[in-house]
Amino acid sequence: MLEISNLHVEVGGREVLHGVSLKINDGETHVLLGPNGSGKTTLLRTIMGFGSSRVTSGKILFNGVDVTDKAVHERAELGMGIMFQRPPTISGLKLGKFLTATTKIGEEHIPELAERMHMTKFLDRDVNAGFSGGEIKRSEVLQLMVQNPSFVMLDEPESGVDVENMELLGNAAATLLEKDQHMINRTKSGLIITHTGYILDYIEADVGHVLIDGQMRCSGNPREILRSVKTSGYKECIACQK
Ligand SMILES: Nc1ncnc2c1ncn2[C@@H]1O[C@H](COP(=O)(O)OP(=O)(O)OP(=O)(O)O)[C@@H](O)[C@H]1O
Repeated sequence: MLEISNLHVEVGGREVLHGVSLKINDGETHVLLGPNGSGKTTLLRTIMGFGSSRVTSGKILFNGVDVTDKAVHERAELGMGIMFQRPPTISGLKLGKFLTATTKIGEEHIPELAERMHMTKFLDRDVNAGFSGGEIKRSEVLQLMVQNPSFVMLDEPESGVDVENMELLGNAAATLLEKDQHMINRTKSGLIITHTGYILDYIEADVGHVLIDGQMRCSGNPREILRSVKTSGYKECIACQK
C-alpha cells in the first residue's frame, strides 16, 4: 500500500529525515518508535503532504501512485488519513459540519459514530475549541471514522489519555484498521507512533521500526522492540545498528 524510498526531508531549512525507506503492505499495521525529536511526526506529516515538510529527494508511492508532490486533499482522496498529535483549533467551524463535509461513509452514520466516541454533545462546538486532551483524541478518531481512510496514521494516540478513554480509542482504532477481519481480508493499513506501546494492547501490530536522528535504525517484532526500549532505552538500538 505504501512504499517510501530514500526520503530526505527538510523542515524549517534543516534536514530532519535522512534517507528514510519504509514499505507497508495491504492489511499491515506498523508502529514507529524513537526518541523525542527524532523525526517521527515529520515522517507522518510528510506522508500526508503537509507543506511545512519539504521533500528534497526520495519518493512516496501510495497504491502504486507517486504522491510525493500531491496536495494533502489529493492524498486524502486517495485514502490517507491522519490523527494529529496536536491538531489546530478551527474557530467558526462546528465539528458536526466538519464531519458532514468530510464523510466518505454518509452523514447518516455520524450520530451513531459520535455516540460511540462519546462526542455527541461536541458536534455543536467549534472543532477542538477548548477540548481537553482526551476529547481532542476522541474527536480526531471520530473524524477518521467518518473519513474511513484505507491508510490510517495515528500520532501518539495514547498521550494524555485516561484508562477508560484509552480503551475507547484503542477499540475504535482496531475498528479503523479492520482488526476484526482476518489478515487476508483486511484492506486497511496503518502507521502508529507510540512511546508507551499501550495501543498494542488493542491493535496487534505486524512490524515495529525505530527512528533515531532521522534514520530508520531497526525494524522487527514490535513487542520485542518495545521491550528492549523499555529495558535499555534507545542505546541498544544504536549499538545494534553499529
Ligand atoms: N517548523 C519547524 N521548524 C524547525 N524545526 C522543526 C519544525 N518542525 C519540527 N522541527 C524539528 O524537527 C525535529 C523532528 O521533530 P518531530 O516532531 O518530527 O519529532 P518527533 O520524533 O515526532 O518527536 P516527539 O517524540 O517529541 O513528538 C525536531 O528537532 C523539531 O524541533
